[in-house]
Amino acid sequence: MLEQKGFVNRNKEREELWTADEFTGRLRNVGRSSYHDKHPFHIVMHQGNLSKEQIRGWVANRYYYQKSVPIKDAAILSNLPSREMRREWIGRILDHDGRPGEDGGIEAWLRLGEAVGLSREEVIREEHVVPGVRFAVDAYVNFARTKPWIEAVASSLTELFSPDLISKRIKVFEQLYPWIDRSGLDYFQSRLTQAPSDSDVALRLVLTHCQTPEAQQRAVNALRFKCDVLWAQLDAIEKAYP
Ligand SMILES: O=C(O)c1cc(C(=O)O)c2c(n1)C(=O)C(=O)c1cc(C(=O)O)[nH]c1-2
Repeated sequence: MLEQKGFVNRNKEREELWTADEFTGRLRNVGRSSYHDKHPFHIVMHQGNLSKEQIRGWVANRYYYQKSVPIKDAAILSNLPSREMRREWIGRILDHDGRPGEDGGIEAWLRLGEAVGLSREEVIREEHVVPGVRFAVDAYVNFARTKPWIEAVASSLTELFSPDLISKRIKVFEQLYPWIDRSGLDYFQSRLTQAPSDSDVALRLVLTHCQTPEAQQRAVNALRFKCDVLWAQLDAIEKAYP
């Protein structure tokens, strides 16, 4: 009887909207439980215990994520319903691909590759990219192409959590991996300003446009999905570089 009652409760549709604060709290909880800062590969990285091979493997594989992010954002852009929204979103593509006279994030990532001892060519040829990374990243791009735009926007909200991780990574690389040329860290520096402004825009859209309990839940689920994308990449990298 009790079990049955529990079952009924668990499956009861939520009737009330979360307030903006409650909703934001739910989204932040996803990061607290599932963001990739807690992945064992990052833990070992932060202890300074990754080998040169492992760092190189991570950089070469993460290139596939970096080059796919603007493609993902172009997919979202194509589904955004208003001119104002598209004007806000388009800068994300340029952050990665570069503006006239500016290199952009993908170029900065290639310089990180050089700083850890990889040639640009081997990174661009994707010769080290393992299947699990490819599948995870492709799933993210596919999600952005095929899901309602607001869910795709919600899936980008891992950027609420990335600045803490990236600022820690900058310190760790400087202090514990002195063999990495400092000039390679520019990419991470620029994310420290880009990510908070990206996530402000995305969070405002999600809070404004998810106006039913179901829509709010779908946004939380989209963010969980994205955490899985990031986690699965590190699982695959960890396995490839033991
Ligand atoms: O290094 C990281 O841990 C990390 C995490 C994330 C993230 O949380 O999604 C992004 C990035 N980096 C990043 O560099 C980046 O450009 C980026 C774009 C996005 C996105 O979903 O639109 N996430 C991230």
